[in-house]
Amino acid sequence: MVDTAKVLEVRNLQVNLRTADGSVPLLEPIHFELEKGRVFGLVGESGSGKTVTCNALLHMLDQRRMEVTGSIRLNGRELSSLSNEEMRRIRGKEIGFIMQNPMNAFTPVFTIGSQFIETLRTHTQMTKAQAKEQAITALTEMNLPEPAKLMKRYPFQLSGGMLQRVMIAISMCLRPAVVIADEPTTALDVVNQLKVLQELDRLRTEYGTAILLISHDLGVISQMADEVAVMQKGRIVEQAGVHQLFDQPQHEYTRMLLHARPRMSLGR
Ligand SMILES: Nc1ncnc2c1ncn2[C@@H]1O[C@H](COP(=O)(O)OP(=O)(O)OP(=O)(O)O)[C@@H](O)[C@H]1O
Repeated sequence: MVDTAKVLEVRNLQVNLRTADGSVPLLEPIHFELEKGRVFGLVGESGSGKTVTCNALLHMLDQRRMEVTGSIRLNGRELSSLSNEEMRRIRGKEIGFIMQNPMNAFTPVFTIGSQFIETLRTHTQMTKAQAKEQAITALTEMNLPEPAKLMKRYPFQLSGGMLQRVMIAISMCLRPAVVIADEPTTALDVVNQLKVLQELDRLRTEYGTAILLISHDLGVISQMADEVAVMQKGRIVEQAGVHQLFDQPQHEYTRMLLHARPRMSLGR
């Protein structure tokens, strides 16, 4: 049976952009919860605030330009007041992430292998040899060809989709309580989309990871998510269990999104 403990509780999360003419709201106060072993889907048109939400949760917004307020509790621990250094220890190990622009998550001047091994060693007691072995195993599981060679490559030598799969492989090794996946399949072909979704599902079922899944693909959301929130202009306009949301959408914007979905996407 799934333990439905709350892993991440987000309350009144709000983001304002500071401009010369004053403050512009990018995210109105939003609230949601992630539960152990469950997938929470976030949908909405481009520019609705999904990526800003992820980056606010991860403390990855530019603090000089963005003001973030509200409460983010990870297993009961308040994250919003943590220093950047403290958050660095939490990112990766306790909250894994797969970015929409994965190039930003890697340092360009170090190889994939050295960054993978360094990440594992920062968060665990592994020796270098153990970390290398784990990294190669995880890359193999992610369907990445010639993992040993891939470890010697630099981020710019990999496609966005490959880098996303490297990020999932890191999460497979560190088994964080929460994984934030921002459009994890957008850059992938159909075969690798399926592989990535299967691996995310494995994180959830095998390790009880709670997943925040952002996708514009309602087929992916309907297959993966337990609960779904619909965002429009920086607000959550509707939130419901996946079946209810797809079968009985309440908000006009949700109905419009469902109506607009391409017939080719995986239907329910
Ligand atoms: N660094 C930034 N500086 C200024 N405005 C920003 C910045 N990042 C995002 N925004 C603005 O915040 C709003 C929400 O953007 P966000 O990237 O979160 O949308 P999204 O829902 O993730 O869209 P997409 O599906 O295209 O990624 C947009 O109006 C965007 O222009």
